[in-house]
Amino acid sequence: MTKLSVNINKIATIRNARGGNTPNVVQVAIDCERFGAAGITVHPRPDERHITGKDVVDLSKVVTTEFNIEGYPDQRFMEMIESIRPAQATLVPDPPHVLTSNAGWDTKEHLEVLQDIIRRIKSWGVRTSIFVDTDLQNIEYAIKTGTDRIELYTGPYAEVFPENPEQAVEPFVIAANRALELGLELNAGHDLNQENLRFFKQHIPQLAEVSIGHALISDSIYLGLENAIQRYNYLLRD
Ligand SMILES: CC(=O)[C@@H](O)[C@H](O)COP(=O)(O)O
Ligand SMILES: NCC(=O)COP(=O)(O)O
Repeated sequence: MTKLSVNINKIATIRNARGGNTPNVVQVAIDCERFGAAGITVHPRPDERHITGKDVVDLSKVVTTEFNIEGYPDQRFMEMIESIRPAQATLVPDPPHVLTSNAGWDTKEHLEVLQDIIRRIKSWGVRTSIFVDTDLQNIEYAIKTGTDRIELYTGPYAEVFPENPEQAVEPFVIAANRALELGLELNAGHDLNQENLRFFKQHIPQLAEVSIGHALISDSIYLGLENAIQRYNYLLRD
């Protein structure tokens, strides 16, 4: 079964737009779980454009499914992970002011740094995942980092899918099969949506987790949050 982890960054984006506490990020997380989310994902960026450090602390007290914290493993992030000890930490090579995540790790170039960071995070009892693209060298070196999982960066898949679904998914199937051969567990995320998710799941049925935020929260404007989560869970059915 593939777990749906709802990324609630964009709930915090709306809240921050007016400076109050509406929508209430903590209550939305509680409701997402009640509606069927198997996890809550946040990406507390250094500029706090959406999820803040306080949100992370507040959410850690209420999330009862799997709490997944994403981010670049700088000192701030590592102190957060050590303090909160979420179910999973997902390492993303984002520069501080990037508009959104747009690349995976060069796991060969950053092997030693990732090995040390992953060793520390795992010593805190936290599962690790690292954000990677489908380049097979990155997959091969990912296992050398000691990470539990990789998260396939699906932005390129979403970009090509509308024109050519088979062409879009092919590199991901190859990369996923290699990762599984190496003993890595598979997550996936970025720009997955109602149109492209089922095809991806059908071609990579061994996915442990997908984290979806932007499209799901946008869909909830029309569908409602409960219907949106139920729709995405239906698309992930085995
Ligand atoms: C790592 C990734 O692809 C997303 O989880 C990321 O959290 C999106 O960040 P924004 O919500 O800031 O676009
Ligand atoms: N790791 C991907 C994620 O958490 C959500 O990405 P998106 O659905 O907001 O593009």
